[in-house]
Amino acid sequence: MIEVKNLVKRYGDHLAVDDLSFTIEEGKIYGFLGPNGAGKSTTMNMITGYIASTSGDIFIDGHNILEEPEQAKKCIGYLPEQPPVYGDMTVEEYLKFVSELKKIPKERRMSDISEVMELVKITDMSHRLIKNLSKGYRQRVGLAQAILGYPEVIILDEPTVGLDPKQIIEIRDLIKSLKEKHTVILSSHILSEVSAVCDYILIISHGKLVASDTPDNLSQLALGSNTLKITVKGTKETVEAALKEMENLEEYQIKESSNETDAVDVTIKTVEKTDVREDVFYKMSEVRCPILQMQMNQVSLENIFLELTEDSDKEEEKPERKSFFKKKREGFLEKKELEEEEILEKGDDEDAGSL
Ligand SMILES: Nc1ncnc2c1ncn2[C@@H]1O[C@H](COP(=O)(O)OP(=O)(O)OP(=O)(O)O)[C@@H](O)[C@H]1O
Repeated sequence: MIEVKNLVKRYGDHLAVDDLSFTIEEGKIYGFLGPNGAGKSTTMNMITGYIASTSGDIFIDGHNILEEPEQAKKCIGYLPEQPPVYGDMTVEEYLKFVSELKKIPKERRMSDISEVMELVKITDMSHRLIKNLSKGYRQRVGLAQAILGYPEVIILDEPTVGLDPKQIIEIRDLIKSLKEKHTVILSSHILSEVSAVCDYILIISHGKLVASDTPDNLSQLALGSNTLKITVKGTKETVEAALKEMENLEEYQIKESSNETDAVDVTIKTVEKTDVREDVFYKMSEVRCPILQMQMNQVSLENIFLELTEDSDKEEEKPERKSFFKKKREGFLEKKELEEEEILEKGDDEDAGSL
């Protein structure tokens, strides 16, 4: 549906978007996640044709946004960070104005407007001046103008910024309901927002794509660095012998317990994507060493996001402290490079074949 290839945007000396490539498939909700200044709005503005790229290509349903802007833009409804609404118009007047701009056939305009107002639940406000609406309702009007004409792709830049918790839930539900008929891309710097509504997450930092996967797979990534802490009644030797017989333990440390007598504190690092709590329970019971305490330190999606988007300067300062996720990120980028090389090679082979 959307293909972004090697997209670059420079503002003078500042590189805001740095060689971004990704594909958006039909009928899913994509979350564009990154801290402030990561380049989300700049990318969205390029996809929607608001600003030109420095280099790279964007294809919307096969149409290049710069070469065939009209056909490409027809497929997109856009809600920028600041909703483009006019305070002195009523909701209905404004939506009529937008429907004219979008060249919706005259005979369909009023029925489309009524439908969209119904969808975003602003029918009761249709004769109110936009300037007298609350921020939440104004956002709904912005959403209505993006949906009007039923474009295939709807792009929403920080759609819930500045809304209260109730309005946030309502707008999120609305976004989820759009998936039935549209492909949705939304940008946010709030991880919980993106993981609550999106099927796929693209994380960007300093204008670069640092990870892209389903929320579940990103959470699985977090599982990789789980550590389990247990306090067990028994001797170091017995516990160690029992742990040696177990699978899926990457490493463990055993020391005399600081809180309990005749007991040891054990820190276990597990193999990626495994949860060994039950196995540990049964093993310790087998060797008659009762577990007095067990605690799993699970790394959250939040941690992954923070690590992946952390200032890259700091990373260079302390290369020896390169974390699990940074290694994962490098793995992800290497894999992407390999895939790109394979595609290029395949292309070369096909070209050679056609000669
Ligand atoms: N018109 C502009 N001229 C110069 N620099 C710009 C311009 N627009 C954006 N930038 C810079 O480009 C970088 C990316 O900005 P962008 O607005 O795309 O980030 P963002 O991820 O959307 O952040 P936010 O969530 O704060 O809007 C930032 O460093 C910003 O200061």
